[in-house]
Amino acid sequence: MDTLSRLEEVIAQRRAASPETSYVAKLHAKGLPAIAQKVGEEATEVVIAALAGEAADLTGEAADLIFHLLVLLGAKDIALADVLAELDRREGVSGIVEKAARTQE
Ligand SMILES: N=c1c2ncn([C@@H]3O[C@H](COP(=O)(O)OP(=O)(O)OP(=O)(O)O)[C@@H](O)[C@H]3O)c2ncn1[C@@H]1O[C@H](COP(=O)(O)O)[C@@H](O)[C@H]1O
Repeated sequence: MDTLSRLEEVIAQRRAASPETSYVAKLHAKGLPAIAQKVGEEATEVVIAALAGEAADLTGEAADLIFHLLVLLGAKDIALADVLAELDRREGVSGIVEKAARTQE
């Protein structure tokens, strides 16, 4: 199992934990708006790190963003597999467009 899938599973398990011992449970106890707001904050921190930080800052902020996005997806009952399938679908679409462009050359 890959890293993101493992993290998705851990997040799903930790939702039922005590908010006192689990950050995931603490976020869920605050509700969907707080989880969504957290994704927005982490995205802003990614932008700041990309424009004004070191590479290590961006790595850390990107990890925070991906983690919080997985928490948000879980809260909305959207599986990571669905997001990956959408990316695969787009790859397929862009492959078809590229192929069509090549045959017109
Ligand atoms: N990957 C992460 C992860 N990344 C970031 N964070 C937490 O996200 C928070 C973000 O930090 P911030 O400074 O932005 O926020 P904060 O001030 O600490 O908290 P709030 O403002 O949101 O209250 C920190 O508390 C980090 O510990 C994470 N917390 C948990 N995980 C994973 O989730 C698993 C389950 O965690 P628990 O639910 O705590 O058991 C862990 O085993 C990890 O694998």
